[in-house]
Amino acid sequence: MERLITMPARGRRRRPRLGPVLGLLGLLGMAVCQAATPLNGGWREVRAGDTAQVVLDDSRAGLLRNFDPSLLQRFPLGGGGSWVVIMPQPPWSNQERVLTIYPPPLGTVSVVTANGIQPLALDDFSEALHGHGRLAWRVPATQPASAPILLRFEPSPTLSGPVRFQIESLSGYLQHDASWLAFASACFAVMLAMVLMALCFAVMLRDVTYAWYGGYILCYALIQSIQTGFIFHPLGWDWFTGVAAIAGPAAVALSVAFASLFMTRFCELQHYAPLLRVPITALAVGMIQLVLMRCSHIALLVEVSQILINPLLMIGAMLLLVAAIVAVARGSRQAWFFLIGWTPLLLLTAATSAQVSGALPELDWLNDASLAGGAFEAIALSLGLVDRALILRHDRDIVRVLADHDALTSVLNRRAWTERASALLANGSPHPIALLFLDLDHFKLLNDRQGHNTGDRALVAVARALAAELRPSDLLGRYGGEEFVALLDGTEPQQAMHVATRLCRRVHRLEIPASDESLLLSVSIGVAIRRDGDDLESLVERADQAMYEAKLNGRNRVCLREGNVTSNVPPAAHLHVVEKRE
Ligand SMILES: Nc1nc2c(ncn2[C@@H]2O[C@H](COP(=O)(O)OP(=O)(O)OP(=O)(O)O)[C@@H](O)[C@H]2O)c(=O)[nH]1
Repeated sequence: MERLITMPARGRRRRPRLGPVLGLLGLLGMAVCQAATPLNGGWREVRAGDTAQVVLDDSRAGLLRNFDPSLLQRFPLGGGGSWVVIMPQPPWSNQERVLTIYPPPLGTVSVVTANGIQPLALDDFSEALHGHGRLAWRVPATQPASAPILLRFEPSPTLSGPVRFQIESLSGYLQHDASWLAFASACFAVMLAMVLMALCFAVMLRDVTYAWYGGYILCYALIQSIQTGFIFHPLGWDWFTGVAAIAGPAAVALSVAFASLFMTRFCELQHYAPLLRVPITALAVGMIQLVLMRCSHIALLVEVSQILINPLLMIGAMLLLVAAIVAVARGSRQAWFFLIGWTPLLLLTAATSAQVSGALPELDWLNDASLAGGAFEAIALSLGLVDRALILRHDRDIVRVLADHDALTSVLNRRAWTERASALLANGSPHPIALLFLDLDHFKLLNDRQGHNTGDRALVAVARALAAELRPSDLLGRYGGEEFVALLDGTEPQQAMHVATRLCRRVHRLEIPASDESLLLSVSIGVAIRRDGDDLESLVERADQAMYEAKLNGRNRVCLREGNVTSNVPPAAHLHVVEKRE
């Protein structure tokens, strides 16, 4: 964005205005190039016995310090404050004009005219025209366009920031004002939306990380709303007038405290930078204490808090930056999000601090950029929180899989199988359900002869074979050492015997490589069909008894237990009989 600004002695020139560039600044695209009156300026500190006439005479006599009103300039507010004379330069226009002071100073600026003194302040709620994000004074139509404007920056205990001046046509001013309002409203809307979302998450997920984040962004939004005057115009919170002097510094201190607490948890400093966790927590506690001291109304404590707050702020901001860099270097994914959100704000804070000492007078967009930076950081950290939630969900899914599955064979473990099988039986539908209880034959012998590793490989191979042979809907689990169970929903006894026979054959066909030979395995399977009044325990018990019958009758076979009678299937004589071990 470029704006036509006329420089005093050098005539008009176009000065590039980057504008508040990040993210939401597209809204400012509405601002169009506007012609502003070229200005010259002079200033000096207020002296005892000064009158408006004396200052204007000094100005005409060249006794004031000259400055360029289109660049940022700081005026001392100690003692009696400062006089500033703004001198419009030709070409003069008789249009309706507005003088603006940007960024708005936190104290009062009085406009001294022949008709009296008009104070301009962010928290002024009089009928006069109010600028948004700037102080504005409508130049009376009776005042000649070439007449100098005399301003007095009233004394104030707050640190004065640098300001620039502009005189533009009423229509141009209104256009800029509307653009700024749209831009600022969007930034605040983003920040407050993120705060609301975070607070909801904090309550619903009972995760205090979201609360610290919400507190931090809320404090930052409050700081910006006080500094830009948004809280007074357009919000119109006149009750805040008396509170702002305390609420502002308190919000600054609390924002650092919340940011510290948030980043400690968000970047998992306990894990990635445990040594830095202690000073950062101490910083958070110290900042909260400063707020309490500031609010105590005890002169000494208030003074000490005022002395300490700025150094602590700078130390704290750097500490958080260092901690985030360390966490990034040690592999914290979240610390990246913190760095991306925090660094621009830190740079902006450093640059605006430098402006207080006279540096970077051309960068008049830094204040708006700080507002946009807040919205940008809120979005960056929200994305980080979403990313963190995804990682936690992924970890939880892994833990659930690990908790439900047998570590060796990867089929359901006994607890998870029992839970799911009980749920299946409890749903009460009348269709038949078959339970297969499988026990590998002579497994102890295999272990003893070939070693446990071979035994383990055999168990894995058997589990895979069983899973491949069963339907995905069948519930397969490892019940004990070399025991497996399978619950077959909607399976008649005849079908269950067919499936069990297939499983028997499949296991017997498996070849397990051992040290000196290929092992052949076999399995004995007991089958039980769900009856009225059965629960999982009784069903398992019958299937287990049937499996023992199969063992007793020579192993490597299937037995069906119905009532108290077991259908023992003799080898080679029946369809259900599996081939015998060679
Ligand atoms: N390799 C290995 N062996 C296991 C595991 N869990 C249990 N076992 C072994 O499985 C064997 C089971 O032996 P038994 O209960 O006597 O049964 P068996 O030798 O198969 O004899 P029958 O069941 O009567 O045919 C024991 O030696 C256990 O140590 C395991 O995870 N890995």
